[in-house]
Amino acid sequence: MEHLNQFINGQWLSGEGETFDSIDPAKNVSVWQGNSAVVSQVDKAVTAARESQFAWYMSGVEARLAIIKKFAALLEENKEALALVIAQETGKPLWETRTEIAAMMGKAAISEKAYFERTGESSSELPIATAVLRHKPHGVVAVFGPYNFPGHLPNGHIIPALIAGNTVVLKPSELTPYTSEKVVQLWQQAGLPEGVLNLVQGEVETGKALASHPGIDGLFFTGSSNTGHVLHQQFASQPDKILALEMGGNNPLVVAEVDDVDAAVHDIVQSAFISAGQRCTCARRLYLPKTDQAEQILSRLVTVTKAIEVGDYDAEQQPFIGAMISAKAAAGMVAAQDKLKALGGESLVELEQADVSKGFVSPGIIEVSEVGELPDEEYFGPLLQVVRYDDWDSAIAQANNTRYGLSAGLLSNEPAKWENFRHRIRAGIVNWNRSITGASSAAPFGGVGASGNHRASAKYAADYCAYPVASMEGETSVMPATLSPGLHF
Ligand SMILES: NC(=O)C1=CN([C@@H]2O[C@H](COP(=O)(O)OP(=O)(O)OC[C@H]3O[C@@H](n4cnc5c(N)ncnc54)[C@H](O)[C@@H]3O)[C@@H](O)[C@H]2O)C=CC1
Ligand SMILES: O=C(O)CCC(=O)N[C@@H](CCC(=O)O)C(=O)O
Repeated sequence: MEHLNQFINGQWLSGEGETFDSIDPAKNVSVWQGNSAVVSQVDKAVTAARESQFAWYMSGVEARLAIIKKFAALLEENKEALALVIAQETGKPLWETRTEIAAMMGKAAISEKAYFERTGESSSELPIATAVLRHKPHGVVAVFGPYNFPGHLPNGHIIPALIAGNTVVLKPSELTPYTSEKVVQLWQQAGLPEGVLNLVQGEVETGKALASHPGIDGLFFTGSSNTGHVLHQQFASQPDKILALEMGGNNPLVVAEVDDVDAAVHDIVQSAFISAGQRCTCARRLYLPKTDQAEQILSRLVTVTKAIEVGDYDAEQQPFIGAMISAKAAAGMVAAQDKLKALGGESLVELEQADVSKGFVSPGIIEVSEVGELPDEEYFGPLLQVVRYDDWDSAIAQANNTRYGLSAGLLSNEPAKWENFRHRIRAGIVNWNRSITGASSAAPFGGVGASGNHRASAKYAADYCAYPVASMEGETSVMPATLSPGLHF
């Protein structure tokens, strides 16, 4: 049966391009099948977004917020069903996909507050006029989402964009089309006017058609650094368009002397292995001093990692981690481990993919202190690289030795070390004695270097969703008391 998987101008349509499937990586079955949107369908979506934009903006922020609140209420009503869809598509355990829905619901109130705080209206009286600052939406924006949080991360662009008065064309990851379809159905139910949010599903060609469409005013992207760099080049000669890039990281976690070994190990595990290592903020590199306590930390870390439960998203006794997004991604992590071993790495806990038809891997730890040139790659899975350091300065230098700059952390009981660390480390999320995953939506979220283009998201998404308009106002024209030289009235 034809699957109506594109949502264009308030109508559900089937794609006219190639067929693609969403595969449940835990059970190796297809949970969704549809066709990609072709160029002409992407064009219709952008046109619909353009035609509805001014009326959406002019409806006023209170009317827009009413629909957004209705959407949040519908998420609450449908949270179990949606949590299951995300689990089926991504392999993430249900306990975790429920937290993803909670983050989506929380986004509405956080973005409302941020809209008024960051892009509200203000005025001041000057001798010659009233100076007023207001903000206006860019117009039509394209939103691109990754597969690891198929609900929460596109939502983190869509809600602030809609509040500001933009209209949206969403292109989700081709690995997670089912989630977006369900989410957009809720938007429709919430009463969003036709054309305000359009969904174009498909593989890379659909993405290219949308990103290169001359009718968009901006593009908000969360995904890999490679794709983000391609988009940045594509936008290089278009200064009139706003581009917000949230990309990956090769994130360091530095350990010094700590008070509680188990608490530190817990922070390391949460940082490295949550979501099967598929968070952009996950710790990829762990720096340990050459001390007796660090040996204890590593030994506990190895023991706890070996005991991590990996299993089905719907298992009655929930595992800590489920399958990775695909069998291919899991095999990619085995290949990454092999590469590090070939460079001189020594496996402390082997990352293993027992069944090559599924996305499950056991988390791994590899000591890479003897590797001369550690690849500056984001291995997007549960593989933690361990490096021993001789002194503090070399720990900081090695931690900073990356082109990325998304997240970084310090585990240490010395406030002076934290002061030093936070000044010297180069990243957008820098934590002390806390896991480096699980960033708050109420704070800005973004990285430097190859991790972003200085358009932080979460709270600061409000900033890239609107542009400032400064006005000097007076109710009538007035003759100045003193004329400029050379003027005669
Ligand atoms: N900094 C952040 O906020 C976050 C970053 N990420 C990063 O996302 C990555 C994982 O997500 P993926 O889905 O693999 O990212 P991806 O870059 O492969 O895909 C993201 C989106 O871009 C589209 N796309 C791919 N190539 C394109 C092209 N040439 N033109 C236009 N569109 C194109 C895809 O279809 C998808 O919709 C990781 O690198 C992770 O670190 C994930 C979550 C948060
Ligand atoms: O955008 C927000 O609302 C906050 C950012 C956020 O949720 N970050 C999460 C997941 C992002 C990722 O790694 O894919 C986190 O920091 O764990």
